[in-house]
Amino acid sequence: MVSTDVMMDAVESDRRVSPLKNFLAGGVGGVCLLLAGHPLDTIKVRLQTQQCVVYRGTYDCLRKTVSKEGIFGLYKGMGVPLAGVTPMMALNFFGFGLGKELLQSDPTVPITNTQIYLAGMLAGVFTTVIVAPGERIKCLLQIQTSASQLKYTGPVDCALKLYKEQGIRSVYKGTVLTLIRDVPSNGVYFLTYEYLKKFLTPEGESVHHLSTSRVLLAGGIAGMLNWLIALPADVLKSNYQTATDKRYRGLRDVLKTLLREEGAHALYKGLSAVMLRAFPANAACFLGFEVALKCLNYIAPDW
Ligand SMILES: CC(=O)O[C@H](CC(=O)[O-])C[N+](C)(C)C
Repeated sequence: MVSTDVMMDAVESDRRVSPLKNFLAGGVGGVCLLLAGHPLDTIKVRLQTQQCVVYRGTYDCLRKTVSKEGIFGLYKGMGVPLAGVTPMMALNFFGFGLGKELLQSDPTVPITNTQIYLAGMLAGVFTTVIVAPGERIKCLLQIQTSASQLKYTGPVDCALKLYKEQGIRSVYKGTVLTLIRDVPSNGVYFLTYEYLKKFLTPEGESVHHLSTSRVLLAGGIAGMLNWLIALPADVLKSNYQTATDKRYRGLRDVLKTLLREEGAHALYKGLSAVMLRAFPANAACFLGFEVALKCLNYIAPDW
């Protein structure tokens, strides 16, 4: 079992983490997040965007996808996140670190929960530049269920077709909904993680020496709370980004149409798939981040 305690105490302190280390360790966290979470993300998007009842729930969608398309059906659309999630999470942890620096003028005074929340929100703004087009392409690829419906052969083909057909606006379709989804939830994400880390640290011990299982627990719960806040906007975003241009007259129309056609519970479509994915994916992400940070501190303590 990997332990986050394995590196020397000497490299641990409360001094600020350099932006470069946050960026690199965040990238490692992103890779871990993707490997642990993508199969359930595919199920989530399929459940959220089905126009008639094809899948009765998470397990039904998993079973049908694997029997029709094989295990790789669950990894459809992974090209974009693979290229996008590493810089996205790198930017996320970088933005969070930067936000903390900007808000906490005196590093010797403990950072407040409000400052942590605002720093997390700032990181959510940073990541939208990458997340909005990435999600547009990923969702379009994920809803292609059979070879006969294949409009796009892969992420690059999809990006090029969107750009050729309607320009950069089409590639960035859904940016406002991505901001609505990610800015407040990202604040909750980091606030929960930091709060739980402190809460789970035994008295008299340092938060930097938290056991692997506690880092996993804090990260997993942070991921679940993040999604509890983000899911309604995520449902609207996935529907908007995968719809033909004529289906909705604007963002408000996405909400009105969804409420009219499917009722309020549609805003929490795919909840069990989301929660099933959120815990392991984000537990893996934060553990990857913490281990990478310790390695970087060990290799280059003075950076
Ligand atoms: C909404 C979202 O994408 O959440 C990210 C983690 C995940 O489960 O994919 C985390 N966050 C955007 C908060 C960095």
